[in-house]
Amino acid sequence: MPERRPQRVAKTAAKAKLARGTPACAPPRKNTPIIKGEPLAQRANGRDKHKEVVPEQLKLAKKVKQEPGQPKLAVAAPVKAPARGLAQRNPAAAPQQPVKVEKQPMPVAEPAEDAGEVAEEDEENLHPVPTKVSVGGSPVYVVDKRLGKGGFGQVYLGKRLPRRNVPASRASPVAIKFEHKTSKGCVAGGPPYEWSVYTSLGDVYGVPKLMYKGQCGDFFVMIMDLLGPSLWDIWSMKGQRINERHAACMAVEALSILQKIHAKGWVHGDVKPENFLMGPADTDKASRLFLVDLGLATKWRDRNMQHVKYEQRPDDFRGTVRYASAHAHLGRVASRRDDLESLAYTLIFLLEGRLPWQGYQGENKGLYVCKKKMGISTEELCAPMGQSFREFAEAAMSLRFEDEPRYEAYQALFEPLLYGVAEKPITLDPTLKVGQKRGRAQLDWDAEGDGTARKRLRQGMRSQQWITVYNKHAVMKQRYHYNVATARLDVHVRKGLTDGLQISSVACTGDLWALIMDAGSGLGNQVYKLASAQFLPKEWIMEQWDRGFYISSVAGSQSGDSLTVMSKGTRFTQQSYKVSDIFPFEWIKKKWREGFHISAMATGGHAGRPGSAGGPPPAVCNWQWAIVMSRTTGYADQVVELDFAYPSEGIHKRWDIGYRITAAAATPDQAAFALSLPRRPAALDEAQETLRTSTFPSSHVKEKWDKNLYISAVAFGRTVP
Ligand SMILES: Nc1ncnc2c1ncn2[C@@H]1O[C@H](COP(=O)(O)OP(=O)(O)OP(=O)(O)O)[C@@H](O)[C@H]1O
Repeated sequence: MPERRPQRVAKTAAKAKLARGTPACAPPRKNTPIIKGEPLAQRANGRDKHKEVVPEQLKLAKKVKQEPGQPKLAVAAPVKAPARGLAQRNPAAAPQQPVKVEKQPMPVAEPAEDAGEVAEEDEENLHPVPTKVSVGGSPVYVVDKRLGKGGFGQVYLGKRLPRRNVPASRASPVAIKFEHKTSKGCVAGGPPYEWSVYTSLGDVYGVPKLMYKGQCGDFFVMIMDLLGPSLWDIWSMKGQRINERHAACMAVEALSILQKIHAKGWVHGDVKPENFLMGPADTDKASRLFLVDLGLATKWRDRNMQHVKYEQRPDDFRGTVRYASAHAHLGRVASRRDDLESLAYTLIFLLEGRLPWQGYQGENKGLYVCKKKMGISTEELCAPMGQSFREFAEAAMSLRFEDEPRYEAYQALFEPLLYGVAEKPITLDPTLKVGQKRGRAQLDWDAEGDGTARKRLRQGMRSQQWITVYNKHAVMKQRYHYNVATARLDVHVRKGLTDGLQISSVACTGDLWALIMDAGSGLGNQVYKLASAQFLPKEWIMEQWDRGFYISSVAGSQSGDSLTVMSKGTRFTQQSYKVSDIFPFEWIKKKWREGFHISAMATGGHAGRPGSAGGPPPAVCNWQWAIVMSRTTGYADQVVELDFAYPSEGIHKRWDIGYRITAAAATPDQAAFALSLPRRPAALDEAQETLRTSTFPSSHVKEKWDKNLYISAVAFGRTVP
């Protein structure tokens, strides 16, 4: 079912112009790959499907035969309207390049795969810390044994230097965190970023108090409340598992602490068992819980008390791989939901002793971990655990970017485990009523503000569907063909060209092609190449660049063949492309800086690799991405939405501020969309819609045509059912 209506509909002068001025030139034969095909009349018996729109008022042509087997519409979601992508030469069929982790301008946690363990080789690289310190007006502390070490700093026990009238035993010991000026946490050799977070936060319940800070030699030093063992230590001591009651206490108290940190406008950003510390042993705080390490904290609310803006930089990961939220893996700006998702993983780890994505290695580890996190349902993830933990995990993972978590409702989920327990292993926030008999609370954790049921976002189900994008356009002729075997593609193309149509989009499912041709692309002569086991045909593309053609659309098959369409009459003045095993965001950013924008995208299987046709099910890296970027596309700005689940929340956020989908591609695991902001503000009024359908949306296309919405992009791949 269905589609949502276009939000805005407006014709623009530019679109009208495109619709009028469509040349109908066939591609030069000698550059057109020779493909033997049947005459058009035979198509009815073939398995390829096609359809064209013939606006009544234009009376351009008759409808081509409609094939049987109407599509089943699985889902439909709306979006807005783009402009067209175009560009020049400079092929860069560069080798595969992994997405890198960027560390600027904030520090990035070096994800310790096995938390709580200090790598031996790191030890010798540690700078020796001073034996005594006094900073920021503090007394002199003797630096005693090391309490812990993280990716940024080392924490030591500090004992007050004995004074004449005060025995050392009477002075409370402290924790001293040393961060060398060359540490990743120090911004350009200056004080650690964490200092600014502590200053902004002030005193917060459950966060150790920072007493003094200052510089001592090459070290930045923080003197703070001394705390006790971490939850990781406790988990380790208890045979690598803690019981549900203990975990429930921890959950309730952690939620209290996070609520208070969030209330100050901050997201912690690195919630994990090693960062939850108990109070110091043998003190009245021994059973209290604290959250340390603010080095990755970020603001979710700005100075004007507005939520920070949504943003995705797919290669910008911050956090610890094992516990990071899926959104953090995808490079989305952190918000409160991310701390809660990490808390859910922390609880599952403490209860179960491991998380399903532990053990992944290699340069694409983050990608695999994220894929696993997105692909597993909360039922499966929390199968051996009580309902409280599953419900909490589900609530945390269903939160949207700006949602305010319902901390109390989540805490109430754990009530059944805490009711009647006199001696709790963790002292709970005295302002809370959890664990006191008040019955199962009226939980609204799974309801929207208006009381309707909240949509579950991680259902562990995945599917592959057609993703079609429709743009508003002046009435024009459009034709589509799908399930086209390679041998028959040429027939359709030639016929279309003869009828004055140009190829505007191509796609592939399995090894069958989809072809969209219309009279509104504004393109001139076209050539295309079907390259067997080549993704993309570099030499041919370079030849065409020399002849003044630019890539206008591209598609790849599961077995590694590619279909590249190059056109004259584009607006492009320069063009470049890259083929990569993973989404090449690093390269895209570089090209953005050079003034290029994505003008076409495709995915294709690796010829001959497992996962190609006939092989085992494809994994992330058995697919390749081809990204084409061009100069002078007419876009003022461009962003990318990459997700393991489509529809992605980010598309709607971008759409709301004027971006429109201008290119789409998908593998069985991921869907990527380029969203562009047209240079001409008038274009913002153009409507755009998207559809997800399990079969090619033949009947829906006709409905769209009736509303003057025409296919502008098509892809087949990862969606959620
Ligand atoms: N106030 C404290 N009292 C006692 N031990 C502490 C205290 N603060 C930190 N520690 C110990 O030192 C370890 C490292 O501290 P912290 O996490 O602040 O360092 P980091 O370098 O920022 O770590 P990460 O790599 O996790 O970002 C903690 O895991 C904990 O074991």
